[in-house]
Amino acid sequence: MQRTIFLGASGDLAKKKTFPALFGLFLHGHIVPTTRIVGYARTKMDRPDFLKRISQYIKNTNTPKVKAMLDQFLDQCTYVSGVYDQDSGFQALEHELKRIERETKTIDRLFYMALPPSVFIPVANGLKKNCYTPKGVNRLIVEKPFGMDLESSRVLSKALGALYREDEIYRIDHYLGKEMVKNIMILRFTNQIFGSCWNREHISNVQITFKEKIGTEGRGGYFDEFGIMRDVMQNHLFQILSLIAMEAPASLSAEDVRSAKVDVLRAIPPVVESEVLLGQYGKSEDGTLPSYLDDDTVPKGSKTATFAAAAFHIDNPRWAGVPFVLKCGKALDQQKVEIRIQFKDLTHNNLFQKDVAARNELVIRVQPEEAVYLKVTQKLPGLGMDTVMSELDLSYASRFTNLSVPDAYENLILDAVMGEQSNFVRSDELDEAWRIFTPVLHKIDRGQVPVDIYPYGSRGPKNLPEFVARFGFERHLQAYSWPETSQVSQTPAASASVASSSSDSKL
Ligand SMILES: NC(=O)C1=CN([C@@H]2O[C@H](COP(=O)(O)OP(=O)(O)OC[C@H]3O[C@@H](n4cnc5c(N)ncnc54)[C@H](OP(=O)(O)O)[C@@H]3O)[C@@H](O)[C@H]2O)C=CC1
Ligand SMILES: O=C1O[C@H](COP(=O)(O)O)[C@@H](O)[C@H](O)[C@H]1O
Repeated sequence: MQRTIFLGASGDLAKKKTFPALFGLFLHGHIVPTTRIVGYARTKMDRPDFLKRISQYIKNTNTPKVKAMLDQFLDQCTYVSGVYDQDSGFQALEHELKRIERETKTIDRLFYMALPPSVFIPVANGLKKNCYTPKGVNRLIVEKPFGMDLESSRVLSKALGALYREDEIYRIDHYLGKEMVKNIMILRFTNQIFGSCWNREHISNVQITFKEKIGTEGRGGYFDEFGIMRDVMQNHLFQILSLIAMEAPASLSAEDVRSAKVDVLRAIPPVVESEVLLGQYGKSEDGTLPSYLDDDTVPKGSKTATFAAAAFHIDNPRWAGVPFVLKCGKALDQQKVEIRIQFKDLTHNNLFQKDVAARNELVIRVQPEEAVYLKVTQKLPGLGMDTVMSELDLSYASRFTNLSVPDAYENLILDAVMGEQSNFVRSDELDEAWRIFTPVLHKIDRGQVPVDIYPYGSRGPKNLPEFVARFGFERHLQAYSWPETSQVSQTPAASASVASSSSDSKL
């Protein structure tokens, strides 16, 4: 693919994510010198202003070699200004593309719609009418949100489907480009030890958690219309759920992987209101951090949820009776995304009591500091038979030297360039996800689900511990400290369990 065209190139995503990702690909030799990148948006700016804007978030450019590479990369970028709903702008864009094609003798086109959803359809139309090349490959990357509910998502899918073939449409969910999310299939399907216990016989519950420390900070206008369930849970966390829960696909082809994901989604009934907990952040306890409603971009009196927890049930032989609890929130105490698979209690254990042999947990930490660790009970070193909870730990930073984890957008843009669709969302996948969420989202939109206020910087609504306990999640009774190594010498030797000061096993 030789040509990448960014629609919405003046925006936040373009400057913070997509252009830095493109430069990352260029730096590592994944973008060939004949590639040209064309930005398109309504904002009038000259080329130097555009280059300044798209390079401001590109980091680590202080060595002469990287600096020179950045100059070469920027040489390949140009900008066209035009509107989204009239042919004139797209004709100007086409003119620029033709000019480049004469110069580089290349024809394929990758369009990236980094735009608000209100203009997806007019832009897809304008591109098809004016900039679609009949001679080469055309691909269209569509950003989220793909609709507001089942009906609007179908309207969008139908409109796009009338213009582009499914193999030309790349619905991006950037979580599918994250290193640890890409690792899920490998962990599950290459390790006998996990494959054999990945089911209702052994697993009690699965928790998938997304926590951000910051609030909406000026993005409230966009966020308020959607709320956290649409912004994060229905897409990012649900993609993770699908990968954790699906059966092994017949092959690694895009169609087989996505079909396996659709199959598991089909077995999930719609989420019910009584299994949803919502919250909105208020001021921090000390009054220094603002509430959601203090954000000027948020409509006065908004009831939009900035925190949501919900339980999902998968009615199939592998997962019947195992709740999947998804939790996501802004303005919380920590920044982290993790998957926590909690195994069942030991059965028929006449040797050790439950409080000395706590449940195993497999934790896949997506961010920050990628890690996979398995919490296990072992003997506390010393005289006696005391136990301690410890972990079999694969922290990427300590295991891999010169660790360089590519950004999610680097992974996905490269996939789109290569025509690899496995990590993009297929329309039937989207349809199933909306089917599961839409009834409760409509109740939430009508104000029929209560929203608790939680303090900025806290762990979320006060009922959260009770909520997760309802679905079988158990806090470890034994002490556990992460990431510090266990301080064996500080543990009371006579006690079977170390005094509780856990920071890891919290909700
Ligand atoms: N920012 C982020 O971190 C993330 C964003 N996304 C998704 O990516 C897409 C783009 O996001 P982002 O860059 O933040 O969005 P922006 O609000 O920055 O919008 C991108 C560009 O679209 C144009 N635009 C803005 N509002 C309108 C409007 N009402 N009508 C027509 N054009 C408009 C503006 O360009 P101009 O006026 O110059 O034409 C703007 O620079 C969205 O779909 C978003 O959901 C997904 C994940 C993360
Ligand atoms: O899509 C979105 O994701 C970001 C979180 O992405 P991450 O890669 O930083 O984890 C979230 O902040 C934003 O609200 C949402 O629209």
